[in-house]
Amino acid sequence: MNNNHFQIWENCLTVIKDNVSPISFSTWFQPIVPLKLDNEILTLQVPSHFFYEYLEEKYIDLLRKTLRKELGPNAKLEYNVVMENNHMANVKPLSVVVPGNNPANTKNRPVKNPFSQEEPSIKNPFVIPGIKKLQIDSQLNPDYTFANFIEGDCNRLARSAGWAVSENPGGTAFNPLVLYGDSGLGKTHLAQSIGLKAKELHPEKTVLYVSSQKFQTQFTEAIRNNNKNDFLHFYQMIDILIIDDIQELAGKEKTQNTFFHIFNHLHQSGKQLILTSDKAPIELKGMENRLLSRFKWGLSADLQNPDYETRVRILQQKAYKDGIILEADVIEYIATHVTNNVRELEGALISLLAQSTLNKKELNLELAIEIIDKLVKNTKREISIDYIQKIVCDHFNMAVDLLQAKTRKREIVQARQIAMYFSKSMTKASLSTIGSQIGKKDHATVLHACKTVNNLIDTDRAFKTQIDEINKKLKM
Ligand SMILES: Nc1ncnc2c1ncn2[C@@H]1O[C@H](COP(=O)(O)OP(=O)(O)OP(=O)(O)O)[C@@H](O)[C@H]1O
Repeated sequence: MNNNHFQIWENCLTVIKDNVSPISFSTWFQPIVPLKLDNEILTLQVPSHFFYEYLEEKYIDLLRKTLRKELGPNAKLEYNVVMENNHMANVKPLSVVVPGNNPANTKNRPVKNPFSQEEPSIKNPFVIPGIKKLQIDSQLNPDYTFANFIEGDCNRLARSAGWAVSENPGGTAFNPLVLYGDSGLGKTHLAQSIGLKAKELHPEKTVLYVSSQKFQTQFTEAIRNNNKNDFLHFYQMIDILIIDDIQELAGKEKTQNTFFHIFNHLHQSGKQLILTSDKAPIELKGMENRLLSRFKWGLSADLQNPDYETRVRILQQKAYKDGIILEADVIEYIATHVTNNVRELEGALISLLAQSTLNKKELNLELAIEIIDKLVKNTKREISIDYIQKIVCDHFNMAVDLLQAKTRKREIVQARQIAMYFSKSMTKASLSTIGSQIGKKDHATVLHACKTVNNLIDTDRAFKTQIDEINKKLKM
C-alpha cells in the first residue's frame, strides 16, 4: 500500500474523474489539497465550509468507494476547512468519519444556531454522513395548514403553486416561489402551509420559517459577535427556507448581500426558497438588482382580496373551528361589510364572539349590525379595490359587473380606467393586482389607464369635475 498522501489522492482523482462531469471535477475536486495520511486516515484540505458540505451531500459515496479501493475497508477521511482569511494557522480540523459512525473519534466545529436561545451550538450537525441533518425547530405555526386555508379565485394560483412546491420542494420551476399581496391576505399562512406540508411529506428535509426582521436581527448579532460564517452556514444547511416580508430588507445592503449568498447556495443545491412580499418583485424598491433578478427566476404569485363567496367560506370555517354556529344572515352581514382583508374578517368575528359571551347577548343579526357598524366606523377605512369599483360604477350609474366585461365600449373603458386610477392612488395594491381585479388586465394596462386619466384631468375640465366628485364620494 502506498503511504504517500499525494499519490493516494492522485489515484483517487483518476477514478473520480471518470465518474463525474469535467465541470464538477474542476469545481469540486481539483481545489482539494491532500494534507496527510495517518494510518488509514486521509486528510483533505477544502477551501470552505460550503465546499465541504457540498462534497458530503453529493459525493460522499464516490469518495468512500474510491478511498476504500485505495486504502482498504477501514479507510477514513478527515477534512480540514480553510477559514476565510486563508492563513494556514487558521485551518480548523473538521473531521468526518468514513465509513464508520464513530463520533467518539471526531472533533467537530459547532455551528452557531441563531434560533437557539440558551445553547448556541448545534450538536454535531454533520458528523456522520447521512445523519448530518440539522435538528431545528421550523418555527411554523401548526394552525397554518392548507386545510385551514380557504381556496378562492383570489388565491388559486398561489395555493396550487404552493401545493406543488410542498410535494416536490426544489424540484419544480417555482423556485423561488414568491407570494405577494397586501397585508392580511394570507401570505404568511400560505407560506407556512407549504412548510408544514413539505415536512409531512418529506420528514428528512430541514424546513425553516423566518421573518425578514428576525433574519436581519440575527445577522446584525452575528456580525457583532464575529459569527458571520456560522450564520451563513446555518442558513446554507436548510432544505426549505421560508422568508417572510422580504420587502423589509429594503435598503439593508449587507443583509441583502448575505442573503444573496444564501440564496445562491440553496438554489444551486436544489433547495427550495419561498419568499413573501407586500409587492411584486418588479415593484420592490431598495433591493439589489441581482437579488430582484433572482426572485424572477421562479414564480411570483399574488394573493388578492377575497371576493364575497370566499369571505363567506372563510367566516364559516373560522366559526366552525371555534365551535360556534352562526346564522347565515350574520355571516352574510359580516362578509358584506368587512371587505378589506382576511385579518379584519377574523377580527370582526372575534369581536362578535367576545361581545356575545361577555355581555351574554344572543349572537344574532341585531348584535352583528351593532358590533360591525362600530367596528367599521372605528377602523380607519382602508379603501379596497372592490369599494372603488362600486363607487365609480354608482357614479356612472352602471352595474359593477360591466367593468369585468370584455368590451371596448367607451363608457366602460373609461370607468375602468378611472377605477384603476383611484386604486393606484388610494390603495397599496400593485399594478398587477389592480389589473387582475379590474377587468383581468395586466399591469401595463393599469399604467396606461393612470396616464390617460392624469392627462384628461389636465386637459378636460368636465372630466376633472367628475373625478373630483368621485374622489369626494370615496372619502365620505
Ligand atoms: N384563504 C384563507 N383562508 C383562511 N384563513 C386565511 C386565509 N387567508 C388569510 N387567512 C387568515 O388571515 C390572517 C392573516 O393572514 P396572514 O398573516 O397570512 O396575512 P399576510 O398576508 O401575511 O399579512 P402581512 O403582510 O400583514 O403579514 C391569518 O390568521 C390567516 O390564517
